[in-house]
Amino acid sequence: MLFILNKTNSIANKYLAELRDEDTQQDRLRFKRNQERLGEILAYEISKKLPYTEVEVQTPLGLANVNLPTEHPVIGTILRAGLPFQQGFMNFFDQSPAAFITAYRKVKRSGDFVIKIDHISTPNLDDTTFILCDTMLATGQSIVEVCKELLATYEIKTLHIAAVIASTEGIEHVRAHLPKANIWVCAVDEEMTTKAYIVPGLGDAGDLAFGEKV
Ligand SMILES: O=P(O)(O)OC[C@H]1O[C@H](OP(=O)(O)OP(=O)(O)O)[C@H](O)[C@@H]1O
Ligand SMILES: O=c1cc[nH]c(=O)[nH]1
Repeated sequence: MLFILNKTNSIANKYLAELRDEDTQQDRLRFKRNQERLGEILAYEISKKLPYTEVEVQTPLGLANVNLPTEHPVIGTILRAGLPFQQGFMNFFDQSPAAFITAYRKVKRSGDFVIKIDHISTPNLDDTTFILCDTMLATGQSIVEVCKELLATYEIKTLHIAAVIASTEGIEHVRAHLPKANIWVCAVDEEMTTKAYIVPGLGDAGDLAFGEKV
């Protein structure tokens, strides 16, 4: 399934507009906080798909029946751009374990690139609901390579992929290689530059949040 947040008008459009705006995005605090807010909103949407069970809660005046999720999804991200977005998920799934993956684009002489995974730090993902969140889903190669690596080791029960901005091509790439994954994005853009940056996108998410890499 593919869920696109901005298909429905909501206050989330404002956070997304500020992320894209070349002036507003210079405020690093707001840039990170807006990603966090969108992470919170997508976490809320994904929470509707978790399994629930009815429990009784003792209030000072009696018993209340509430449906509670029966599990804490594991929240993973790819360093470093995805960190603020992941924080949003962690704010809502406040008891969830987290996974961190270091991956980068290794550019070849031809200009093409391959994804190199340096390090994976994760709890056991067997029989879990795993949410992999990354701010940008451009070619989709980072997400696909990371998921392939994790799926080779763990029997993940349910896989969710979440991004702030995705390209049409990136979504197709994820669908082709991870057909069972549920995809949750805030917006989909049609184009990419020759260096695989999303257009109009928002620019370089990692640099805007954390500063230019040397
Ligand atoms: O879909 P893809 O084409 O694989 O590209 C997406 C990747 O690009 C961004 O990271 P970036 O390369 O900007 O690195 P950074 O997080 O270290 O800044 C983003 O956070 C993804 O990890
Ligand atoms: O548009 C893009 C693509 C990859 N990484 C980014 O930060 N932005």
